[in-house]
Amino acid sequence: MASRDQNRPPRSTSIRREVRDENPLDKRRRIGAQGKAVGPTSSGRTRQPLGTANRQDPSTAGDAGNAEECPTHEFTKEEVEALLNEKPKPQKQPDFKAKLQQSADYIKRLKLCVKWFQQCDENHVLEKENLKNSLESAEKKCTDTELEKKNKEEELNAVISELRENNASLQEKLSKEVSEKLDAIDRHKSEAEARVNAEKSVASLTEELEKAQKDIVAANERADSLDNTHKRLQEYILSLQQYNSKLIADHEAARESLKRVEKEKLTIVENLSTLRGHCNSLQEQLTLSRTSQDEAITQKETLINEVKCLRGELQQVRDDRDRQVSQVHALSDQMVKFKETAGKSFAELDNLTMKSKSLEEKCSSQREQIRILEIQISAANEKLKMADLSASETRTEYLEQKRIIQELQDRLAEMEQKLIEGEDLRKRLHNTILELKGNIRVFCRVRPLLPDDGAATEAPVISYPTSVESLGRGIDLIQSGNKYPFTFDKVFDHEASQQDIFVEISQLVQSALDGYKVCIFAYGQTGSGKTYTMMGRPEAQEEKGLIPRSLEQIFQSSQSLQAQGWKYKMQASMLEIYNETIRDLLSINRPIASESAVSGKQYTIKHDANGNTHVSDLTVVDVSSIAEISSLLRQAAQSRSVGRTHMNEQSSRSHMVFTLRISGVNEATEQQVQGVLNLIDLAGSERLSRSGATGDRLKETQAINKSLSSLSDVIFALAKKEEHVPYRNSKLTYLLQPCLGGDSKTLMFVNVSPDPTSVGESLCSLRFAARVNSCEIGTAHRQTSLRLADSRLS
Ligand SMILES: Nc1ncnc2c1ncn2[C@@H]1O[C@H](COP(=O)(O)OP(=O)(O)OP(=O)(O)O)[C@@H](O)[C@H]1O
Repeated sequence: MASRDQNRPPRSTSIRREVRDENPLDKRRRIGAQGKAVGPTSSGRTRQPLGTANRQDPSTAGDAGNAEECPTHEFTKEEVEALLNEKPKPQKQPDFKAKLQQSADYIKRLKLCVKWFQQCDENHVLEKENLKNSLESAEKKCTDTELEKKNKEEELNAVISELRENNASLQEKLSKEVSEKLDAIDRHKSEAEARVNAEKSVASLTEELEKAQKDIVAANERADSLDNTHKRLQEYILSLQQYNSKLIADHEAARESLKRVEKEKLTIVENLSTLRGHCNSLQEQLTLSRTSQDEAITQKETLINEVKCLRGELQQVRDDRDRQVSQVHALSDQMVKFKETAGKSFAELDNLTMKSKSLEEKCSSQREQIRILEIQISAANEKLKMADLSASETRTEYLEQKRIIQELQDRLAEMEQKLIEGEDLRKRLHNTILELKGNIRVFCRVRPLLPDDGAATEAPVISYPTSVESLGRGIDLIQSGNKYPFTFDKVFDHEASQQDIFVEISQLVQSALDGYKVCIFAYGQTGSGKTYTMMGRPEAQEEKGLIPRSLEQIFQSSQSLQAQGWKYKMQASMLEIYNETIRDLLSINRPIASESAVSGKQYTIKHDANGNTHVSDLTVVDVSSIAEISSLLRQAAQSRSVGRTHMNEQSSRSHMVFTLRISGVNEATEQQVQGVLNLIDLAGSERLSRSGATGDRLKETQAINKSLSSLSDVIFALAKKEEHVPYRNSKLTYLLQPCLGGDSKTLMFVNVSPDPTSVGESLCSLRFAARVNSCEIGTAHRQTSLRLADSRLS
C-alpha cells in the first residue's frame, strides 16, 4: 500500500503542471467545458460553448454596439488565427468607404476578439485565483492529507507491523493449520480408507447380518417347522400311542376272544372228544346193536326158521290136527279115546301158539328195538356229522383266529417298531429344539393369592399380555404405575395345575433316561411356591410336584423301555446345603446339628473326567421302584423337618438337591447311557434389606445370597464365554458344575408371588430370570457308549 502511494505523483503538483502548460485557448475550452459542467462562473455570466445559438460568425458579428451587447462571443483558436491572418480583399477600384467599412468591421471583430481575450484573461485571472485558492486549499488539504497520510502511514505501519505480526502468526498458524490440514488430510485419507474399509466391513457385516437374519429367519422357520413337526410328531405319537393302546386293547380283546375261542375250542374239543367218546360208545353200541341186531336177525332168522319150523310144525300140527280133526271127525268115536291126546295136542298147540306168540312178540320187540337202535344210530350219525361239521368250522375259525392273531402280532410288532422310531425321532427333535433354543430355559410360575397375602384388595400387580407372540410366554409386572414386561420360554399363571407344569417338562425328564444330564431348579423369593412346584404335596395325587411326578415317569418309562431291551439301574441321593455346609438327607442316623463335625464326615465334592459328581460319604441308595423312591422322599422330608425345628424355622433357608443317577444298558444293541437328573429347590432369594435379618438369620441370608449370587455369576460367566467360571465360589455352584457347564439341559423355574407387597422382590426375581433366559450356556451332550464285554449291568 505504502509503495503504491509513494509511486503515485502528488496530486497538487500534477494540478499545477496542468495549469502551467495550458494554452489560454485550450484553457478556455476546458473552462468552457467546466463551465458547462459547473454552471455559472464566478463572474456570474453564463458561458456558452462555441457553435451555440449565441455564437456569431466574426465576419457577420454586426456593429460595435451589438458587439458591446454581445461580449460573450467566444473565439476558437482557428477563428483568432483566421482573424489575425485576415487581409483586406484587393479591389479593382479602390472604394475607401467599403475599405473603411471593412477595416471598421475588422477592427470591431478585433476589438471583440481582444475583449474576449481580456474577458478570457479576466476569467483566467479569476480562474487562476480560484485555482490558486483551490491549489492552496488543495495544498493545505494535501499537507493535511499528507499529515493524515503520515499519521495514517504510521497507523498503517503500526497496523502493517501488527498485520505483519498477525501475518507471521497467521503464517505460523497457517503453516500449523496447513500441517494440521495435511495431518487432517492424512487422517481424512486414513479415515476415508478406514471409512471405506468400515463401509466394506459394514457392507459385509450387513450382508452377514442379512445372512444371519436370513439364517435366523431360516432357523426360526426351521424351529417353527421343527416345532410343527414336533407337534405333529407328538400328535402322531399320540395317535400312535392311541392307536397302539387301541391295538393293545384290540390285542387284549383278540387275546380275550382267542382265550374265549380257545376255551370254546377246548370245550368243543372236550365236547368233541366226549361226542367222539359218545360216538365211539354209540358206535360200539351200534356195533353191539349191530351184532345184537345181527344176533337178533340171526335169532330172528332162527326164530323165523323156528317159526317156520313151528309153522311147518304148526301146519303139520294143523295138518295133523286137520288130519286128526278129520280123524276126529272120522274118528269121532275115537275122540274120546284120543281126547287126552287131543287135549295134549291142544295144550301143546297152545304152548306152541303161546311160544309162537311170545316169539312173535320178542321178534316185534326186537324189531322195535332195532328200529329204535336204527333211529339212535341215524341220530348219532347225524350228531357225528354235526360234530364233524362244527369241528371243521371250529378248526377253520381257529385257523382264522390264529391268522388274525398273527396279523395283529405282526402289526403290533410293526407299530412297536414305529413307536420306537417315533420315540427316537421325538428324542432327536426334542434335542434339536433344545439346541436351537439354547440349553438354559426359563419357565415362570405365578402362584395363586393366598389368604395370608393380606393385600388382596389392592389392584393386581401381575397381568399377562394377550398378543399372539407373547401368549403363554409373557408376563407384565406393575410397580408404582410402571409396567415391566418380561418374556420367558413359558409362563404359567396362577391357575396352572401341577399336571400342566409337568406336561411341559416331561420331555426334559425323559431325556435323563436317554443319557443326558438334566438340571431343574426353582428360584424365587420365600413363599413364592418353589417347594410347591418341586415337591408339592406328595400325599395328594393332584398336588404332587415335579420331583414325585418325574420319578414316576422315569420308572414307568424305564419299564416300558425294557421291551426294547433296555435295563436301567438307578441311584438316588439327597442333600441340602445350609450355610455352605452339606447335609445328607438320606443318612439314617442323621445328626441334628453340625453333622459333619460330629460324624467326621467330610462331604467333599469331586468331579471325575466324565463330568460325574461324587460327594464323599453321601448316602447313595439303589432304587428300583417308585415305592422305594417315595419312602426316600418321605425320609428326606422328615430329615429336613427335623433339621428345621432344630436349626432353622423354614426349609427355605437351605438349598435342597435331589439327584438321580441313571445307568442304562441295551441288551440288544449293547448301547450304554449315563443320565443324571438333578432337581433342586433353592433357598428363598431375599434381599438383606427386606429380610430384616439379624444374628444367625443374617448369617443365613448372607450365605444364601452368596450362593445365589455365585449361581448368577456362574451363569453369566458361562453366557459371556469367559475363560474363568467361578464354580468354586459356593458349594451349590461347585456341586452343579457339570450341569451348569453347558454339558447338561438346564431349566430354571422362576416362582413369583402375586402379593402386591412382594412386587419389589418379584421384579428382582424376574429381572434375574430374564438375564438367565438370555444366556446360551452351550450344547448338551448325551452320555452314551457301547458296552464293554465285561461291564454288564448287574
Ligand atoms: N401353585 C400353587 N397353588 C396353590 N398353593 C400354592 C401354589 N404355590 C404355592 N402355594 C402355597 O404357597 C405357600 C408357599 O409356597 P412354598 O412353601 O412352596 O414356597 P417356597 O417358595 O418354597 O417358600 P420357601 O422358600 O419359604 O420354602 C404354601 O402354602 C403353598 O402351599
